[in-house]
Amino acid sequence: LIGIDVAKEDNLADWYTQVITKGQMISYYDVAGCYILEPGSYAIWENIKAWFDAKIKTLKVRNAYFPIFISSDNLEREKEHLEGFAAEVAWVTKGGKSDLEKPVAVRPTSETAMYPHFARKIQSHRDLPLKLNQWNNVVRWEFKHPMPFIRSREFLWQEGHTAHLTQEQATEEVLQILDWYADVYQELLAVPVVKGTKTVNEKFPGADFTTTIEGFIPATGRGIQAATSHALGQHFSKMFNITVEDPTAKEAGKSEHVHVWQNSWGLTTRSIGVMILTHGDNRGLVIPPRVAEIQVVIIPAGVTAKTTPEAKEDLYNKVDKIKSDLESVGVRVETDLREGYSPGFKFNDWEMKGIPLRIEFGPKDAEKGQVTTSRRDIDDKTAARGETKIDDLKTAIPELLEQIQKDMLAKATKAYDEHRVQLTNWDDFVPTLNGKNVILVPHCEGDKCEDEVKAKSARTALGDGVTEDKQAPAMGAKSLCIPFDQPEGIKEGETKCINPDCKNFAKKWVLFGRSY
Ligand SMILES: O=C1CCCN[C@@H]1CCCn1cnc2ccccc2c1=O
Repeated sequence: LIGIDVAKEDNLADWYTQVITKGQMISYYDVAGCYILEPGSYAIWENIKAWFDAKIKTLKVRNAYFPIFISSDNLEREKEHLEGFAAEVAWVTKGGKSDLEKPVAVRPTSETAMYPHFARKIQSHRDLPLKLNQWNNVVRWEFKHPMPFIRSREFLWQEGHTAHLTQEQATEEVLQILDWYADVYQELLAVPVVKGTKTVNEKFPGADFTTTIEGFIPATGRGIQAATSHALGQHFSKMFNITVEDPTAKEAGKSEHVHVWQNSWGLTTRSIGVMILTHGDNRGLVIPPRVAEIQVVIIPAGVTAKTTPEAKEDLYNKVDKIKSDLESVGVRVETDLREGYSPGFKFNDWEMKGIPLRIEFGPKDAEKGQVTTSRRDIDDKTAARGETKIDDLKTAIPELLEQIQKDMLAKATKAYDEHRVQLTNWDDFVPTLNGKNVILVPHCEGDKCEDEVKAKSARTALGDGVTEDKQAPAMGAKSLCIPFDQPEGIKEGETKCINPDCKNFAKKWVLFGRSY
């Protein structure tokens, strides 16, 4: 196992492949678009899952499990819902040698598996609210270039599906879930996100409105959808006829049936890929302490052929004591006592795996009653190092891990803020986009206008006078979201839409960017 031998800034694709394989997150598999999640990445998914599952349980969401197969009758219940997605549906057409009478779909998402059941389960308003979640896998037979964690034909996620008596209850939940999604990224993965609403073009056709958190990959300057929380309104309850007696109508002498108000919300293993792309460097993975399977690795130093067995024994005993001290305050620790490997080799090995903090401990440290620490998140080797008194370990190391977590989020937030550029002049749009930025502009919110912005910002024709290699073709800018956090400056009926060919006035600041 040698180190990473391609620089992130030189070739992101090759860098990413080396970082996730040599960091033992992913192994490749012989079905295109499918990958093995090694224990290193599955442990991160488990930490995300533990945190988010505890949160939704405070809302009394219960986990359930629905079949992976969906009948074509159910899947195709509503053409509008399926439009645009049909090409991604994987079908089972044979059992052994015999053809299936009616092919069944492999779930790409579970609305159409769950909602016929909801219709049976929900008869009275007393059955509301119904709140189910699944931690499962879904299959989408994508044809776009696959990328481990970011775009694969099978991925893990959670999908929450709830039904409420009133629109207010539903809306409150949609926003609470989105806040928790933002917390998963910012508090656990140290990845900044922008909260917002999807435009008409980008929202889920089966939803009243889609709320989203949008991430950013500085290395490519592209936005990335990080999670979504949909207010489905009554679309699906009308499609699947999920109604209840309206309890308030009784008093008014009317006994009317109301369609329930539904939400669906999802976060996927793409979150792990965003974390890797955000924090990884030219030595490999950098894992935020809050989700790291191993937070600290202790590596004995100064053991040479001249070290007497007693001295080695004494050193290893002290290392074990340091380990148990840290474990006693909840730190996840490993020791690397492997014989026959130099400390330098071990440092490189654990750096590739992105362990947030290394503790070196040799006879000199033992004499001084201290350990030497080395933070993984700081590139400069000298700045990364520190000393901690052995007596202070139980407080100093947890504090240091928290500091690393905070600093990782601050660094990534600075990069996102510097590359999220607010513009009002169209002439700056494409150059800024080509400068690896996402762009916040006044926009009319028209879907046709949005399509025009995308077309105008695609780089197909070679820019004038620029050599071919610099002007690789690039997709146009899509709208990423209408940020909840709206800057000042748009005057209703006065501020023009950014698109010079659009006659309409701007309604909101809309975030645009090339995206995954
Ligand atoms: O995002 C979420 C969050 C979790 C629950 N589902 C919603 C909406 C999924 C939208 N979607 C996305 N890809 C699809 C692919 C094939 C068929 C249907 C679909 C489809 O409905």
